[in-house]
Amino acid sequence: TVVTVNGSASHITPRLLYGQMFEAQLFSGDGGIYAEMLQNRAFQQVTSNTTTALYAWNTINGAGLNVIADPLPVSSALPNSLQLTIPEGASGPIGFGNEGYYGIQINSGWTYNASFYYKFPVTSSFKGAATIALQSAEGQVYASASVSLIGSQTTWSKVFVNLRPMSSPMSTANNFTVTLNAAEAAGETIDFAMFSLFPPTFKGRANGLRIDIATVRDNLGGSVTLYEMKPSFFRLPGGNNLVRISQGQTWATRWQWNATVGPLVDRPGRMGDWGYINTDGLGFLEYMYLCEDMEMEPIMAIWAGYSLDGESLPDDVLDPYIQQAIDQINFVIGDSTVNKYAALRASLGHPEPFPLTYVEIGNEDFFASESYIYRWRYFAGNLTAAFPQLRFIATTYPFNPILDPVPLQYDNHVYQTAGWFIENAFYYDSFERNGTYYFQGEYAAVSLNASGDGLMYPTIESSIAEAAYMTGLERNSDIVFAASYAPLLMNVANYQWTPNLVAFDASKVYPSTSYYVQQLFSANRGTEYLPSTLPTYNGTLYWSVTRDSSASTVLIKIVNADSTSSPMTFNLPFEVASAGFATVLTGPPTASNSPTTPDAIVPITSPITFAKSFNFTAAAYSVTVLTAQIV
Ligand SMILES: O=S(=O)(O)O[C@H]1C[C@H](O)[C@@H](O)[C@@H]1CO
Repeated sequence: TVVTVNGSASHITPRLLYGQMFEAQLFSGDGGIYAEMLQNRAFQQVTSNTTTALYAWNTINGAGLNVIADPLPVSSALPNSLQLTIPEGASGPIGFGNEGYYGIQINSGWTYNASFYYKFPVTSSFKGAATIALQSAEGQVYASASVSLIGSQTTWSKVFVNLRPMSSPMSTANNFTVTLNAAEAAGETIDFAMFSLFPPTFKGRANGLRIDIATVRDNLGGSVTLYEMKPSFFRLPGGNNLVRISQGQTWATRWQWNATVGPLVDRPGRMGDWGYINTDGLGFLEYMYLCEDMEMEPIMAIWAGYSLDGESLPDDVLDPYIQQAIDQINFVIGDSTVNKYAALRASLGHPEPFPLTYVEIGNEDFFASESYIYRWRYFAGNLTAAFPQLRFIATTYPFNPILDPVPLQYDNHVYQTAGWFIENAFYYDSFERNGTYYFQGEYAAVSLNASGDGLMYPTIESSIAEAAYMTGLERNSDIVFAASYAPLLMNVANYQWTPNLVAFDASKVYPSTSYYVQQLFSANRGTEYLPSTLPTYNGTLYWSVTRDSSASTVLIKIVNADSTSSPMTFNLPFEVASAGFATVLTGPPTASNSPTTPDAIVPITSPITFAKSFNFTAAAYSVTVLTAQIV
């Protein structure tokens, strides 16, 4: 195959071309990138006096343990407390433990910050020590500290301890425990609320992110942070978790930005639409800090009056929801000297606005196109008037139905077979250039054939198919302004969707082959697209050539979906230095990175020789990035 490259760029690479789609699903937030280690830490949204209310908690040495509806709750947002009753006649440590999110990593290099609130429901003469510990499921103690609990404390008192493990067990089958001396505390009843256990966080931010997920080790053992995938945007808060209202629930249980900001004790949490309770500890401001810390811009969605269980708000009751969206946007970009919600942002520590260009109106409203005709008109109409500098993204199919005002951006989602992505590498080539821009907000090869089962993890075959499609996104990035694989993160212990880009468990992270494809494309996107000989439609060999005009480099991405290697000749329009690099991701088509084969397939970089016209053989089943210095 001979590829002739044109020296004049057809278009610049859009600023936000590659990014990440995020929503609270698959325990990607709670139990994932949000660093809180204790599951069910505040008994949010559970029914008191039930055993299910105690999920993730366990009793130690026969203590009585019950979630109560506290007559004096720690806050109106957290009505439940954990009530501990110490029986008479017991001896030794007695109390309770939390098993974390399917495990707790104990690392002797870390200082853990633990805290909880306690009170005595009835005053008591008790004054004794509670031991806070990190211990194995078998009871081996790795770290402990003690606090004194005082029986006269009948109002809530918050206690903090630091925990420094003496060693690092391999296993994550560990517990966070609170115990008292059974003889000393016999007959006592003590209430607890709002527990928390934090490890060190990404960039040290309070209430922040799990470092080893925000930082994904690369194949050289270094640490390539997610943001060095160079993801330029972060889509939040969903996805279905924005719009779906779990069966039998009302509008009031939708995700609401204002219920997720402010002190953690004031956040009620909600039943997310992926079957588990969201603490909303990773709240709206935390999302903005995540973007800031990883140098990404939010592509932020607002709820637009539709719930996936099929209901749409009628057109005469939208005003309070439009106002809530206006307030949500002002929280991000408003002037804190004039706007109340921008002032709230300032009071929480961020007086400056966050960057924001794109706001998505709903999610996948092709499920409710009819009502979207008026919902879009009212939401986009009012929000455009309030924020003329922002760009609003519609979520129905492009131009179906016709919407007013005419959307300038649409969000396309596609979950398809690997074959579909190969066949559709030219998907956007035929789109009319009429001033409309496209966000490929969610895409992934989810199976290898239409009748086949879904993939658990991406495979080389599925990731290569995505790469072929992505060469088309680059060729058409004059109208494709952003693209993100979805979903981003998955806790291997509890997930509701596969495949996903990066899997993890309580102590390790497993970047998939598709993660490396995203990283290769995003970190080597260039600043302008150089047209070249077009690949064969529905063939097995695809490429994309870009130039980084600041670094003065040429970047050539090559995708070979064939089972045999493919010799190629590139004719460049300029001289290049002879010493360049090839980074190759390749392997057997069925190979995956997974917890059992964590680094089966990683990109390998090696030097190659370039010239104005040079030959390169694309390995079978490979994605390659060639980089050369233009001279
Ligand atoms: O069942 S789907 O509609 O395909 O769900 C998909 C689309 C939705 O935006 C996202 O939340 C989910 C996958 O992450």
